[in-house]
Amino acid sequence: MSRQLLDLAWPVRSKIAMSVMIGALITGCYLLQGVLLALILAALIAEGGLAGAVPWLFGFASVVLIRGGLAWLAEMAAQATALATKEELRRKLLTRLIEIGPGAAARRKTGDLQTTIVAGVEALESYYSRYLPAVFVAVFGCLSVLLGLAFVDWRSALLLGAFVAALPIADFFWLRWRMPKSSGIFVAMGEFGAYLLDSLQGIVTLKAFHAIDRRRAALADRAGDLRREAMAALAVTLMRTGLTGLITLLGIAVVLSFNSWRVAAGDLAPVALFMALFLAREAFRPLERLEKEFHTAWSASGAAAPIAELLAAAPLVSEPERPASLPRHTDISFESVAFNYEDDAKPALSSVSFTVKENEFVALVGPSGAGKSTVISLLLRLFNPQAGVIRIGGTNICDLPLDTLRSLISVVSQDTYLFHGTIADNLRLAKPSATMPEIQAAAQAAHIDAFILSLPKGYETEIGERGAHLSGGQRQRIAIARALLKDAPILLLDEATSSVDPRNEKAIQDSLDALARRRTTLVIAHRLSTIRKADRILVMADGRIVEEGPHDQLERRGEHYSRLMLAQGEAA
Ligand SMILES: Nc1ncnc2c1ncn2[C@@H]1O[C@H](COP(=O)(O)OP(=O)(O)OP(=O)(O)O)[C@@H](O)[C@H]1O
Repeated sequence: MSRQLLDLAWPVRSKIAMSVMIGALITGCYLLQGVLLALILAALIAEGGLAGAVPWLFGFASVVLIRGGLAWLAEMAAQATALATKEELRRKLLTRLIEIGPGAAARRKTGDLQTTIVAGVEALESYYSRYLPAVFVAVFGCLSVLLGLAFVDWRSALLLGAFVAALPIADFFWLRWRMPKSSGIFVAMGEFGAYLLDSLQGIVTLKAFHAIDRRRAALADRAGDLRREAMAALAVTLMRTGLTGLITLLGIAVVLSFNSWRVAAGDLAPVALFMALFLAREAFRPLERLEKEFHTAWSASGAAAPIAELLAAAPLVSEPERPASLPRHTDISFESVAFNYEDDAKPALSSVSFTVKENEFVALVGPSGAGKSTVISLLLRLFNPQAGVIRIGGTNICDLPLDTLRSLISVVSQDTYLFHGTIADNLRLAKPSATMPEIQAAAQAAHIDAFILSLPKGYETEIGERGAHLSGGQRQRIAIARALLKDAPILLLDEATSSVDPRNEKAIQDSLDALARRRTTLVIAHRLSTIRKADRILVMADGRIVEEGPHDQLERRGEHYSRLMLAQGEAA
């Protein structure tokens, strides 16, 4: 039993204790049944008729009824533990995922996270609701049956005890010798899940590149790995069931033969023979139940590590110990900021310094990989810079509570996420209290209102996962409306008009310009035509700011910016 698994059980300990208590009562019933059966048989043989056995028969029937009721209670208790475990673990895991933040979560594969939170938690659920109570009941049950038998005949108890003890010992060595690690199956399951999810999300790209067959073959390989891992475990488990059955039968047969011989020799009363026979059967029953739950424990041991690892994961950014108050203005300044995504990777930003004054409109341009998106990620504090300071209104953003920081900023990114739900729900994400006229005003400003109203259900139209039923341009205009609705004083636009059709581009550009006029705005634009009006343009290359100034000035200088313009002209 691993320490991790026990630690995770702590919140549901009272429910597990309840299951153990009910399990112990059930074992007590079986014990009593064994004794009563022996007494019934002894009475029948001694008196040759039913009369003497009647009280025992009534007793036996009552115990069977009580055991039935207890079995129902045990099932209810197991379900209650299972549900409580799932609820508690998933709540903890999701809270943790939110705490570690999007930066750290993005470093993990979505499919792996899904396997941990869905399949991993399912595996632990049965561990706590069934396996753990079964362990306690096995220990308690075996000991009490052996003790009970010792009162009747200590020799039988001793002999039986040897077989009962042999079972877990044999099991332990067999499993150590043969059993594959359960983490193997979880790794294979995670790989398969991640690959499947990746394939589903990228299905359009796969089709476009005729890569479906290659992907299918790779997916089949991963499914094969998963099947092999599962079969290896199943083979060992099935042989183990045979081993357990052999020891159980052998134990009962030896006790029975030994006692029959003693009865024949006149050393033992027949009633003691019957009791030894029935109690021998009962001594193994809790162990058999434990054996049935073995697979649960094995799966859980593989699931516990990734769950514990996720729960222990340190957030990449933390809340300030002494939070600063809301900055009075929204000047942004980067002071010698340096950042690496990975320790050994090439720096994404090296000594970047710039300022954006309140209500200024500044554009960030540069070739792909220059570090533009990283600037935005750092400003949103998805990561902390390794060196330098980022300030808003003179306050280090590390001193601002994360909610405060993010309430100051609206983002329209390249990768707009729209959730399952209605268009109105997606817009309200920015402002849950928004009224319908407010929502409509934002949609009008983003030039998406007319399109929404042309849909049969208007604002109540459902959009699919990742906005699957909308075009790229429509999605982006909804994202712009969402940002307008948030009405934050800082606006970050990452390629805000990249997928808008030319007919609407000018209109959106005008509304963004109007929006930006009242806000501190930082725009990443790949098409330089869209940022000619910017107050200033920062040109980035290789993680540094290499040029800075208004469009005309930079154009005249004939260096980095002009080269970018030239490249765009050539590309067009
Ligand atoms: N999540 C990440 N993990 C590791 N490296 C990353 C990550 N995101 C970006 N990088 C690296 O950091 C550098 C800067 O990337 P960034 O995305 O900021 O560039 P960019 O100028 O926004 O590029 P683009 O215009 O293509 O979006 C690149 O070398 C990139 O490979």
